Amino acid sequence: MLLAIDIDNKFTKFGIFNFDQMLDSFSIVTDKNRSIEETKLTIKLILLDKKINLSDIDDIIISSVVPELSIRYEEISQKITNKKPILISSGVKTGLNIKCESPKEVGSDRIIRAVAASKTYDGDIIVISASSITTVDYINSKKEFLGGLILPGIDLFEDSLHRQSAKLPQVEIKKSDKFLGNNTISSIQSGIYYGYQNAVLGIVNNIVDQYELKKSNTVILTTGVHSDLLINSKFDIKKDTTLGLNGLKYIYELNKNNLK
Ligand SMILES: Nc1ncnc2c1ncn2[C@@H]1O[C@H](COP(=O)(O)OP(=O)(O)O)[C@@H](O)[C@H]1O
Ligand SMILES: CC(C)(COP(=O)(O)O)[C@@H](O)C(=O)NCCC(=O)O
Repeated sequence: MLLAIDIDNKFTKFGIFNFDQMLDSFSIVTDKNRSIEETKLTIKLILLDKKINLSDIDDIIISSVVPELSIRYEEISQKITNKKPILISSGVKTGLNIKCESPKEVGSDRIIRAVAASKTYDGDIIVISASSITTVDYINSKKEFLGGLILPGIDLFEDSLHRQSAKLPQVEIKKSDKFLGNNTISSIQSGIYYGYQNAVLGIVNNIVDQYELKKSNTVILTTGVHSDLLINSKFDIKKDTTLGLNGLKYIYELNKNNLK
């Protein structure tokens, strides 16, 4: 079996694949303070709960945007499979042409999502990751990753208001029914919800306009905890929470023969 690990800033996602099928997935909070043994035990216990033994794992592939954790997870992988894992880095084949000034600088989480998206869909693709840090990337019909935008997620909007003011409380992030708030809490909730949604959908709109994308030939995908806040009648946005893990699976297929 293959264990795919997607280490992002807030959550680390795991997917267990048996050939092409994802058998199960789970996530843990990304925590730089956890030791190697603790992390390995956590993975072992969660897998056992899913009736999977660590010894069933033959190969591991990792994407990490947290450099301190890459080394630790490489070590954990070596302990589990007795071989080096595939770590998404510049020498790894992705099947995607990354048209950026310095391709190795692009977050591997953005790459794996783009790989899954372009493997699943033809035409022009916009991939949104609606996490604490939000990214919007554009992949054209020639499978070229043309770059994207990085902006604060809705929880950073919310947190910055609270931190930078004396009187603004922390609020629950949720869809607002009313546009104009009539008290402090509902005003903040409306501000961050409509502000975030308009920012992201505005960016999508700008990409569509600038690259003259046709609706019939364009797929817009979203992943990440805040995806539901973006579902709106203006665009047909498809939610796909498995993009990152599936991207890792595709990249594994392209690179598995190079495993030592
Ligand atoms: N409290 C939690 N503990 C563990 N996993 C969570 C929790 N909340 C959400 N997740 C998982 O994390 C995924 C979302 O992560 P994402 O928004 O991509 O985060 P990141 O900021 O790390 O990119 C969710 O789809 C869910 O599976
Ligand atoms: C933009 C990101 C912080 C998003 O991280 P995430 O929210 O998925 O944890 C990550 O992709 C990253 O560290 N990128 C490096 C810079 C770049 O992509 O150009």
